This record gives sequence, structure tokens and C-alpha cells, in this order.
Amino acid sequence: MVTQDGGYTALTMLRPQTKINTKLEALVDQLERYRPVLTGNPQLTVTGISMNSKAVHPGDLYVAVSGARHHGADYITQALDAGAVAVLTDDSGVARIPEGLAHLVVDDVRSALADAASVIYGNNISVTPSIYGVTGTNGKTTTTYFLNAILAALDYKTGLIGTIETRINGVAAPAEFTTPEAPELHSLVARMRETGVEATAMEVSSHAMDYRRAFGLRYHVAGFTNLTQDHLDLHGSMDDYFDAKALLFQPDRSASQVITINGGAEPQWGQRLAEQCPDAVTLDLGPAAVVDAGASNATWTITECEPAGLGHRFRLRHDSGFEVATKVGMPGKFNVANAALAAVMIFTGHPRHDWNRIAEVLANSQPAPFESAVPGRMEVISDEPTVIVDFAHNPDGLTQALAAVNRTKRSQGGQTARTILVFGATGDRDTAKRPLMGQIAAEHADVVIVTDDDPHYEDPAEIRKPVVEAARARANHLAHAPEVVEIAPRAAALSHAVQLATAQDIILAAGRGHETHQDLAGQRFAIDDREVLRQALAEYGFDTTRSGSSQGTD
Ligand SMILES: CC(=O)N[C@H]1[C@@H](OP(=O)(O)OP(=O)(O)OC[C@H]2O[C@@H](n3ccc(=O)[nH]c3=O)[C@H](O)[C@@H]2O)O[C@H](CO)[C@@H](O)[C@@H]1O[C@H](C)C(=O)N[C@@H](C)C(=O)N[C@H](CCC(=O)O)C(=O)O
Ligand SMILES: Nc1ncnc2c1ncn2[C@@H]1O[C@H](COP(=O)(O)OP(=O)(O)OP(=O)(O)O)[C@@H](O)[C@H]1O
Repeated sequence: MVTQDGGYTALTMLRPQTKINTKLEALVDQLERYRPVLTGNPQLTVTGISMNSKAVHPGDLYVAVSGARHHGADYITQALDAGAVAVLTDDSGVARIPEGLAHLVVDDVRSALADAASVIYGNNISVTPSIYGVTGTNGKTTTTYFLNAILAALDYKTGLIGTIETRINGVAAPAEFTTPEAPELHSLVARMRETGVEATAMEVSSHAMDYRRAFGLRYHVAGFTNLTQDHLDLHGSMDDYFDAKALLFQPDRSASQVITINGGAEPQWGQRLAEQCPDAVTLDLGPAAVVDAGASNATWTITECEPAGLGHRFRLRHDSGFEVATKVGMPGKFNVANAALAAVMIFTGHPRHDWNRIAEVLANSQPAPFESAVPGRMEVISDEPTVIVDFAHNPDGLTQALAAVNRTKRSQGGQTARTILVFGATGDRDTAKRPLMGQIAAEHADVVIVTDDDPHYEDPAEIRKPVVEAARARANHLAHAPEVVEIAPRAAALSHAVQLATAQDIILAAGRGHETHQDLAGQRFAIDDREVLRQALAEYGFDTTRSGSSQGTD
């Protein structure tokens, strides 16, 4: 929310203006399946809920969960000082509850807190906005922006919940998580309802399903982009990662489901999900697929996909024969996949008699819904050299982004043009990704500059090491003999890329996209790849004003 002083109110402070008084005895009834045991006055009422002592409002139910670093029960005093009136916890927290404080003990506190938030903010009884929930390893943010653009073009009052920002009816607030914790999510949905939001596009991360953040809501349409390796630090295995995503597609969580059956480099996961959900609407990416999985009986198929400017024109066909043509402005065939999923989710969320109007919006609105740029997603900073900032931070994302960049390079006809890649791996996350990303970088780039992403609490040099080693090892076996260099800090690496570049080269700065801060041992350092690159371009005498570019990418 933009405040009167022009600053931002954190999402954790965002609450519906109308307070509902919920008696503890009513919560006991609603949470029955978690076998709640109430100690204290059943007539006591709560008006809000928080699982973070620093975000408690007067009248809140404070939820004390056991986490990886802390136990919320250690912060009960802080929560009481801020006005909490009762506590929800499980057996692990009960011993730390002060004498005389009303409390509920349940056996699955993370699931129970999402249901409690739904009750406390009235989302269980009222008509919430229609929520279009998107999950998958890559493409969630882009697909939700596309959904939002179509919904707005269809004249809905819209909301958006995701990695870059939260939007309520055109008003933006910064986002802390891809999917907020359940108390914030439910208060946000209630706030959207109050402000008249009719339809919301929402990213649903696998963390959100694993931690039950996104529970207690029924999604109007759930959409699946793809599944490839990421987040194995949390999920342990691809099977567990898949299971977390699949929760969203259960009929009690989503009214309709749309599954891309050949998204990303590992189409077997989309096919497996479709087998588990026989009533789901399916999407075959056809010529926009990375892996040709052969003929399918999908509900919707992309039948044509041609380069148009930096992006593509494409045609979608329903198995009834209904067709729609549209175009997407962002580079990369994967953005055709994201746009097609958004379109099919909108068709699925509407009755058939609305389809012609939706097709008209997709084909003819100016600007077209998929022409809009998404911050930090294949964002073009300059044309000569072509400088692109992207959020690719896992093996498939990096592969797809480099493939799109290399097609651009080829179509520009430059025999001598080089692809210069600047990227790093994230600390405290899936370490298995690091050598894979190093190999991919060497395979697809001519100059690989390995630097830092968010080191978090790890030593940045130790994070770079396996990336550099794998890139060099792979480079030794490649005919195009890519150069691999290691440069930190990140601003120096970006600047070095520009220093090396000729006007024909392409620079891809991958991994951080829209982000404006790096996390180093809990300290936030300001850095925006886009700004650093613009400054370096000016410093090295390049023109940073964008001309209307017309080269194709595929
Ligand atoms: C792995 C993960 O998701 N961890 C989340 C989890 O942490 P945790 O269980 O370890 O909690 P903890 O820090 O030990 O704290 C335990 C409890 O004490 C409370 N506490 C703690 C300190 C205090 O002063 N007061 C207080 O009340 C905390 O609010 C929490 O309820 O619960 C915390 C409380 O909400 C989250 O902050 C934390 O997110 C961490 C910071 C995080 O970075 N999560 C990322 C990885 C994440 O969720 N990412 C996904 C998307 C990923 C993607 O697709 O790329 C997302 O949806 O954003
Ligand atoms: N459909 C796709 N398939 C493969 N890669 C993609 C796809 N869409 C986007 N990407 C790549 O992944 C990056 C992240 O895209 P986006 O932010 O839309 O995904 P996300 O799922 O929201 O990611 P995160 O969960 O990390 O926020 C992009 O910058 C691009 O490089």
C-alpha cells in the first residue's frame, strides 16, 4: 500500500478494515479436524491472526509454530505486549504459554492456522474474489502478470499476489514471499474483497503448499506450468516436490484445473499430474514445447507459433474446434507457454458464452494483454549491445533463457556476436543446482562470468567454486571454447560484461531479475542489475535509449 508519505506499508501490516469478532468456541468448532483443546474462556473473541510476534495487532490470535531457527512460543511475551489475546500452538509450544493465557492446542498447527485465518477473516463464508492460482517451477510470476492483464482487459477489478508485488485494485505493495504466510494471505484476500476486487491472479509456491500457507482457500482455477529441478533443499526429492505442487490440484482445493502437459525440459511431471487429475483441462504446447512429446489428446493445443518482433505470434485450438490467435511481446518460447496457460485458465474460468469476448480481447486489444513487460523477466535494457536482465535461477530457467538469447543472436546475423552471461548461484539453497548451472552456462554462452546471487549465510566464494569448476570442466570439452571467469562483487561482474562487449554482443544478466537487494549474512545490500548495467553502458559509451527492435527470437 502506498502511504501518505509516499512510502510503503509492509504486507504484514495490511488488514481488512472491517473486523469480525470470532469467539474461541467458534474456532474450536471450525478446527474440529485438528482435535483442538481449548484452555480459557470460550467466549473470548479474536479479531485478527498473526504467526509473527512483530506483526501482531491488538485483538489477535498469536500462532506459535516451531520453525527451523526459532520457536514462535519464545515470542509470546512480545506478542502479548503488541495486543495478542490468545495463542494457537501444538504440543511443542504449550509448555511455554504463560499461566492464565487462553490457548488452543492442535495437532497440525500450520494447517490449522490457515483454516483459522480463513474463519477469522471471513473467507470461509463470504464470496472471495475468484482466485487463479498458478504453480510450477518456472513461469508463475509471468503467468500471473498475463492473467492479471487479461482480467483487467475484461474489465474485472483485479488483484495480484506474487514474488514481485501484491496489487489490490491497482494499488501496489511490495511482496516478501512468492506466496505470503497464511495469516497475511487471508487478510489480503479479505482486504481485496472489501475493496471490490473480483478476480485475483496468485502465485502458489511449493513452499506455500508444503508449509500449508496457501490452505483454507478454494481456487477458482489452478494452473500448472512445469516441474524441473529446484528447491530440493526443502523437498528432498523431485517426487516430494511434485507432491507438494499436486496438492493444489485436488478438487477440494481448486474448482477447475489446467495442466500444461509438456512444459519445461521434463514433461513427464505434467503428464503425471494430468493422469492424477482426469477431469483437468490440459494444454499441449505443440511447437512452443521444449521437448517434443508427440501427439496428445489435450483439451487445448498451440497449433502455430511464429516469431513476431522480440516475441511470438501464436494460435490456440480447443478440441471443440474453437480457435484464438494472439501474440506475446517477451522473448523466449517459454513465454508463449506462459501466455497460453494464462489464456486457457481464463477460458476455463468462464462459461462458454464468454469465450468469444475473451478471444476478442486476446486477439485485438491494444496493447494486447501479453505485450506487457514483466519486471526483470527477459527485460531488455539496451539494443546495441542487446542487454537482457532475467530471473532465471535454476537449471531449466537458465537453459531456456540462454536458448532464447542465442536465437536472438542468430537472427541478428552476427557471426562474431557473443553471448556474455553473468550469473551466480544462491546460498543456503539446493546445492545440487550449482554444478548443473555451471555446465549449462558453458554450453550456451561464449563468455561465462560467475559472480554472486544472494549468498544468504554461506561464504560467497564457496558458492562460486562448484559453479566455476563445473563450467571450466565442461568448457574444456566444447568446440566453442567458452571463457570462464570469476568476478565478485556482482556490480563488478556486470560492469566487466559491458566492458568486454561489442555492439553486436548479447549480455544476459541472470538470476536476480527485478530484485533490488542482495542478502549477505542477513544484511541487505542495494543492487539492481538493471541500474548497474545502464550505468556501465553509459560509462563505456553505448547508447541506452531503446529503439523499436524487430528481430525475432525463434
Ligand atoms: C524455508 C521457509 O520457507 N522458511 C519459512 C519459515 O521459517 P521457519 O519455519 O524456519 O521459521 P523460524 O524463522 O524458525 O520462526 C518460527 C516462528 O517464530 C516466529 N518468530 C520468529 C522470530 C521473532 O522475532 N518473532 C516470531 O514470531 C516466526 O514468525 C515463525 O512463525 O517460516 C518463517 C515465518 O513465516 C518464514 O520467514 C520462513 O521463510 C524463509 C525466510 C524463506 O526464505 N522462505 C523462502 C525460501 C520461501 O518461502 N520461498 C517461497 C518461494 C520460493 C520460490 O518459488 O522461488 C515463497 O513462497 O516465497
Ligand atoms: N515457462 C517457463 N519455462 C522455463 N523457464 C521459464 C518459464 N517462464 C519463465 N522462465 C524462466 O524462469 C525465470 C523466472 O520466471 P518467473 O518469475 O515467471 O517464474 P516463477 O515461477 O515465478 O519463479 P520463482 O518461483 O522463482 O519466483 C524467468 O526469468 C525465465 O528465465
